[in-house]
Amino acid sequence: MAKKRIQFLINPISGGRKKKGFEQSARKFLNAHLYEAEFKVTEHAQHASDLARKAIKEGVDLLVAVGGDGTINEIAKELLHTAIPLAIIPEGSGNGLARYLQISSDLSTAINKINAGHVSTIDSGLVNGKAFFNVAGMGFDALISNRFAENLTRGPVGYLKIVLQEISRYRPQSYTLNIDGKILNREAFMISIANSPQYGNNAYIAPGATADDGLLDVCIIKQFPLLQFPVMIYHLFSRTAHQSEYVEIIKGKHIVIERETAGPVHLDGEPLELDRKLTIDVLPSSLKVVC
Ligand SMILES: Nc1ncnc2c1ncn2[C@@H]1O[C@H](COP(=O)(O)OP(=O)(O)OP(=O)(O)O)[C@@H](O)[C@H]1O
Repeated sequence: MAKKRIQFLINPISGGRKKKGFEQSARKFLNAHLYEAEFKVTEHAQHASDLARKAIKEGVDLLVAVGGDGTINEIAKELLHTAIPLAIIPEGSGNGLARYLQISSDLSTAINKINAGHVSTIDSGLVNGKAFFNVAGMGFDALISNRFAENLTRGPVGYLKIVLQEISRYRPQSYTLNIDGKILNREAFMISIANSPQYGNNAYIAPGATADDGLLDVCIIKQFPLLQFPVMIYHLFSRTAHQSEYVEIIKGKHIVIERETAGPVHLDGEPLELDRKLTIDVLPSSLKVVC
């Protein structure tokens, strides 16, 4: 049987680890009878997308994201609606999608999953035509992603530091949401759109979300008193966000959100600026993943 062509795309900054020696370690565990492997290191943001497009053109059979949700996003958006699966070696700060898919952060265990080669199909989402696979968001959520992207300290400590710096001065915004025809007007601290349940680090914003149900979970977080912040954190980590009086979660397929102004949004933790009006759609069964 011909060997499958597998390419590892390694993000050298994700999770704050350089990953020197990654190729050597991965080759130790990868089944060389099954796979002919190539390893590429990304040199800048969006480079993983460029490399993925090139590999697809050259007939790769499997692409591996070695990084976090941002790296996965860059590669997976190129794989949408193709028959080529994405595999993940969780090397990010939060690893939200990998955790949901139960991909171990132990390298030999994660590579053994690739050797086993079991493929599932998951949904993805589009915000104004741009893909996300884990969680997208606006409001406080997007502001924090913006600040986190500029930050040198990756990981939960760096994240928490920024949250604490910004939370007391943030003011909620007005939103009009149309979720599959149901209109809601809300003042919100933030709105997250979840394809899978957690941001990463086991912080569950949408405990009931599943990435293969053809639905997105719209999570509206209302302004809460600052004293309630520890309780909100408790809800996130105990998978009980839906039980908070400040959280409303509604499932939908086609969502239109009108904000006060154009501004920041994040897709899988990666910040960008989008229009005031956001049109969000689910793309059911659009990505194949090894898990
Ligand atoms: N060589 C590089 N130099 C600088 N940035 C890079 C490079 N290669 C990739 N990137 C960028 O690194 C960013 C962070 O990647 P990623 O999201 O995978 O890691 P993370 O934020 O640590 O993890 P997670 O998203 O799981 O919390 C992405 O925006 C990606 O575009």
